[in-house]
Amino acid sequence: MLRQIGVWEDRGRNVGADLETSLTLADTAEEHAAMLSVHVHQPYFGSLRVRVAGREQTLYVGKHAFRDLKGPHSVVSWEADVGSLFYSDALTWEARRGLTGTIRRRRQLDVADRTLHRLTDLYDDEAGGDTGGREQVLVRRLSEASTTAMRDVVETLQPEQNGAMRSPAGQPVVIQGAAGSGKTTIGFHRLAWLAHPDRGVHQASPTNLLVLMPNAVLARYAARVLPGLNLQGVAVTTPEAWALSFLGIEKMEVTDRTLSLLLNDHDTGRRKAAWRRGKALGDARMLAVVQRHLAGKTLAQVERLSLNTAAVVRGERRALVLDSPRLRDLLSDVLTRSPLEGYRAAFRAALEEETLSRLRVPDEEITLVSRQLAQELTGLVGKTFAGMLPVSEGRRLLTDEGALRAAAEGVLDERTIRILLSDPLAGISRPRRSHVDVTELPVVLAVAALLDGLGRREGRVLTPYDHIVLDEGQDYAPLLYRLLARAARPGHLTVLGDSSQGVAGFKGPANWGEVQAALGGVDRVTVRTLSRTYRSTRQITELGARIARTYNPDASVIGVDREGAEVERLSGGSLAVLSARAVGGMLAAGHRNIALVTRRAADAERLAADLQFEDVDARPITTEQARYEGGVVVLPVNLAKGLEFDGCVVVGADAGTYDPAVPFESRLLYVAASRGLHALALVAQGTLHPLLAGDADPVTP
Ligand SMILES: Nc1ncnc2c1ncn2[C@@H]1O[C@H](COP(=O)(O)OP(=O)(O)OP(=O)(O)O)[C@@H](O)[C@H]1O
Repeated sequence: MLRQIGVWEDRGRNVGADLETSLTLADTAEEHAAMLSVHVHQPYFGSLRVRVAGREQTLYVGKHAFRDLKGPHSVVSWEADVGSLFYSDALTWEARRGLTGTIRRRRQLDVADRTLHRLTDLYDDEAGGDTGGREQVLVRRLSEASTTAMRDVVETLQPEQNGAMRSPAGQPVVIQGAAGSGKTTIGFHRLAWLAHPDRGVHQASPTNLLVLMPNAVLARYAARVLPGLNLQGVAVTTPEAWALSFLGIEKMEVTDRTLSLLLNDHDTGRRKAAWRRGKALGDARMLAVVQRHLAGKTLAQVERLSLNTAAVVRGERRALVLDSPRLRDLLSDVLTRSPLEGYRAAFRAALEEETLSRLRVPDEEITLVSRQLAQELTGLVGKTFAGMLPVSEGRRLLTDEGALRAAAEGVLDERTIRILLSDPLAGISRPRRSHVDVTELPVVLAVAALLDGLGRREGRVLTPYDHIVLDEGQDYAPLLYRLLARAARPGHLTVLGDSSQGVAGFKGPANWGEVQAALGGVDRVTVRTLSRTYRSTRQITELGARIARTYNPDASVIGVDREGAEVERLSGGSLAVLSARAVGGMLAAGHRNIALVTRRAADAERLAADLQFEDVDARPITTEQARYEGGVVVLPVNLAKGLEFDGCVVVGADAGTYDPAVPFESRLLYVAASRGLHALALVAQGTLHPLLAGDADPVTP
């Protein structure tokens, strides 16, 4: 590798026919050198002894492929098809020309600073097969301290994760897994896999990838894994930020008034009504409702329009009239096709095609005549779609009973229509500045998608994303799924989620079946389940499973059996004093990144202030703008989602804070209690939550 880098860096060798070619050659060579030099310290992490057609050879697997043109050494990259053999449990594969290859040995090589430190056989034909080595390597890795960035797991990817990551490209996939099963990690690795040339027509370009995560703190934390996976320029953001930026309404405030009502209003009737309305707004059928609404409106507008124009063709002036029935036919055709580029662009194209054909324009004059007609056609399209802006049009549909009934007839049942027309949130205040609610955002986005298409906008050009990853998919509306499917290349959507962690049931799907239906049916969408969890010690995983079982009886969580400290339970005293004691214990045990997780942002602010009097310096993270930089932090559970820490202290771990009668609260408690890698403490002012009481002091719920 060093020799190759030397060759690339030698400007004298990279000489072309002229100066410009020489400079380009030298620059490209330098880029190659820079890319490879990162891997010199650890050129590979695994080896495979394989046998094909009676010949044995050893393949080295690394983070970057390398081929020595002058010698026998080569490294295959982990994302390559051959790389998969290192991770899977398969013992044979189909090699070239219909030959069958056999795996003789898989070996993990711990290489650092150009030195081989350890070698562990994972599988060895001669030693009886499976050696149990994969588990040892994994447990060693999991026992390491946490970092302030999501890490890649290229070296220790497990067989089932490898399978999920390599789900056929171009086919939507849902990866279901409990907290800590590596879903988010796998989602990012899947992007690296998609960017590899072995993916052929499905190969993705990193700058054409989009990852949507539930909050900005997590998005920044996770995005730090990208350089290590050799992915530059991937957009990682939240669905709300992405939608606002796409719609060009970044200045608008995003509210979640349904959540405010659910958290603060104890009236069961209103809670139910708010929940149902949230669900109805995100129903996948709303796409058809929006479609019909826009169709009705544009067809009515075109009724009053006609085109009366003329153009010079072959030196003579030719007149043309398109009356409103003809315009109506052209528009109807566009509306029926529902093209991905949007009604507006498609209608414009249809008008142009029609006029050019009616004027009998020869090919060589098309550009010239199009230019003559441009202004008039644009004007006509403008009038057809006059006054249709996504936010206002979406709201009009939802508030004008006549419009909604006309559009929803035959699509939605009467009950759903009534739910949509109700206003259970009337008592929840609205901000003074212009705003849009998360529950209405999918409908607004649907208007935009149908009118003007959805995807990655670069200047005035709209292209589909090469692939979209949606993290925490259990919290997003089926309608959003429909829209994301339109924003990416066909089938290029990966959904990561955990049905046990849904904290926004009023937005999310009831189950993955609903997502499959929204994306085209069970046959088109694979659901893969990751059965093991990796993040936490046995003690922490067991506690999490106990909480999850209360609202999801099918939740079975098998953790990697990694022994850790007992869960610490501290109750009956001041929260700050008890929390300080828990943090002190964790610091003394050598942990560095510790989170105190509270129920609400205000609790976090207060606790951080109180902890100062207990000699603890804990940084509050209470808004999405905050950055997580490690150390001791205090944060509310909604911002802790997806993050992980060496030690986690659940502050306010009692029934008063997380109401056991409300499944939503138990889900939040699960999220809070599943953030620690090595240590977990539960702190309550009074008695601990019934689900969290230790076995020694059982409390009857
Ligand atoms: N194969 C693996 N080897 C080593 N570590 C792994 C592996 N798989 C997962 N992990 C580790 O497990 C932890 C959890 O991973 P990740 O955050 O991706 O899980 P998740 O399923 O998205 O969790 P959550 O639902 O809580 O967001 C991380 O520390 C990750 O590095």
